[in-house]
Amino acid sequence: MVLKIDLNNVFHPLLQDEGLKEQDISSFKEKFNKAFLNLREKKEKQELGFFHLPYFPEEEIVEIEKTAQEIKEKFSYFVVLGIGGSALGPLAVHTALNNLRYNELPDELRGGPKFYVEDNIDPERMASLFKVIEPEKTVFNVITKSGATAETLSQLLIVTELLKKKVGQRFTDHLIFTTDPEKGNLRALARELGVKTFAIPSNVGGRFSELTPVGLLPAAVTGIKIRELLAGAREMAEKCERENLWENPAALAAAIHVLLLERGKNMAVMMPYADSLKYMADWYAQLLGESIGKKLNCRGEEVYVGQTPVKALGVTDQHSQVQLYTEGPFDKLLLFLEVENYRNTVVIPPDFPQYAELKFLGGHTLNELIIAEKKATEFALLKARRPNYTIIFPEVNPYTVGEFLYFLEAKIAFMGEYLDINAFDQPGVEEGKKATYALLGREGLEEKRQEVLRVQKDPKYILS
Ligand SMILES: O=P(O)(O)OC[C@H]1O[C@H](O)[C@H](O)[C@@H](O)[C@@H]1O
Repeated sequence: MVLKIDLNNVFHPLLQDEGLKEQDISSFKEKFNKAFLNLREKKEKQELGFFHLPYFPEEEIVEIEKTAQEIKEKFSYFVVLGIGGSALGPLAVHTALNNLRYNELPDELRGGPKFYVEDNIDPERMASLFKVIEPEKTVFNVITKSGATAETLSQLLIVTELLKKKVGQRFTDHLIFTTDPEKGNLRALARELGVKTFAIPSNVGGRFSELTPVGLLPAAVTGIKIRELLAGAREMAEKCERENLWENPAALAAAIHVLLLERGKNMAVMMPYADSLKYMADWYAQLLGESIGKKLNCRGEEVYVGQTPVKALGVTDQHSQVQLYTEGPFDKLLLFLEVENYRNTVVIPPDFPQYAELKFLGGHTLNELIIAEKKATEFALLKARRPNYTIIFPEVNPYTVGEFLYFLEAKIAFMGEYLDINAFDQPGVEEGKKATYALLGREGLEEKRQEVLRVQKDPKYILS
C-alpha cells in the first residue's frame, strides 16, 4: 500500500493556459539533471543529512524504543517543549497516527501517556497546561536543534522550577533533551546536569528533522510504529533517486511548483480531506515557507522568491475558502490530500420516510460523502482552470506517513536547486529574534534595543 501522486489536474486540457503541457516538463530536463547531480553530491558529502534519515542507525532506534518503553511504564504525561521544526512534526505525526481524541481516551485504549506539544508561549496556554498535568508524573521532552531558542529555553526554566518544587533534586529524571550533538546551551546544560539527551544530526535542519529523535521519540512514546515510518520513508527515498524526471516524484512535483510559480502561482494551498492530516499542512507550511521564501539566490542576487503556503481542510474549507479558490485570482496551486480507506466507517441511515428530501444521502457512508466532495471540488476547480494535484493515501498509517514526509522534504530540496536558492537556511527570522533578545535586555544588544525603540508608534494610527 503505497502513496500515489495524481498529477492529472496539472496537465489537463480544461486548464487551458493556466496548466502545463508535457513539453514544459521535457524542456525542464536540463535543470533537473543539474539539480539531481548537485543534490547527489551534497548527499554524498554529508551536507544534507535528511537524505540519510530513512536509514537511521539500528542502535539509535533501539535506544529510542527502550526509552519510550521506560517512559510509558513510569509516567502519565509526556510534554514536548519546542517550536517550529521542533514541534510541528511531532504534532502532525501524532495527529495523523493516533486517535483524534487520544488524550480523552481511557488509559487502556491509549498507546502511551497523555501527550501535549507546547510550542507557543502564550501564558494562558502554559498556565492551563499546569492545570491538567501532574508534574511528578510528567516527562518534559525539551526539543531545540540550535539549543538556543528563547521560547523553548524559557519553558525549560519554568518547568524546572515547577519540578524542583514537586520532586526536588530528582527533577532531571523528568527531563529529556533533544538537541544538536555538540552545539548550543541545551547540550551544555545536558552535560552539566546529566540529563538524558538524544542528538539531532548536525547536518539536519529543524524543519527536516521529523525522522530523527525529534519525531521518533514522541511517536514511539505514544505507541506509533517508528520502524514503519522509516520503512515508508525508505521506499520514497528510493523513488526520489530515480534519474528520469517523469519517474522521480519529488523532482517532478518540484518542477511543477517552479514552472507554475514562474506563471504567477505564488500561493500553494495544502488541503487534506482528513482531520488526521490537518497538522501536516502546518508542518508543510514551515517547510515550504522557510525553505523557499528567500531574498537572495546562491549567487547573492536579489530574487525575492517564494510560494506562500496556505492551510485548508476538506470539507470544512469548502464552506469557507473554496469560493476564493474557484473565482478569485489565478495565483494558486492546490495540493489535495485524499484518503482511500479511512480507519472508521460511519453509515448514514437509509430509512427515514419523514425526511424524504434527504433520501439521496441515506444508505451512503460519511466515507463516500467525503470522497465524493473531494472529487467534486477537484472537478469544480479544474473547470475554473485552477491547477491542482492530489496525494492519495491508500490509508493513513505509519508507512504512508513516512513516505509522505520524505516526499515533501525531497520536493523542497529539488525546488531549492531549480530556483538556485539555499533551501536550508532562514536568515529572514534573525532580525526579529535579535530584536526580541534586545527588548528583554540581553547583554551586548543595547544598540539594537535603542534601534527598536526608535521606531516610534504614531498614536494617530492607533484607534480605540
Ligand atoms: O529547533 P530550534 O533550534 O529551537 O528552532 C526552532 C525554530 O526556530 C526558528 O525560528 C527557525 O526559523 C525555525 O526553522 C526553527 O525550526
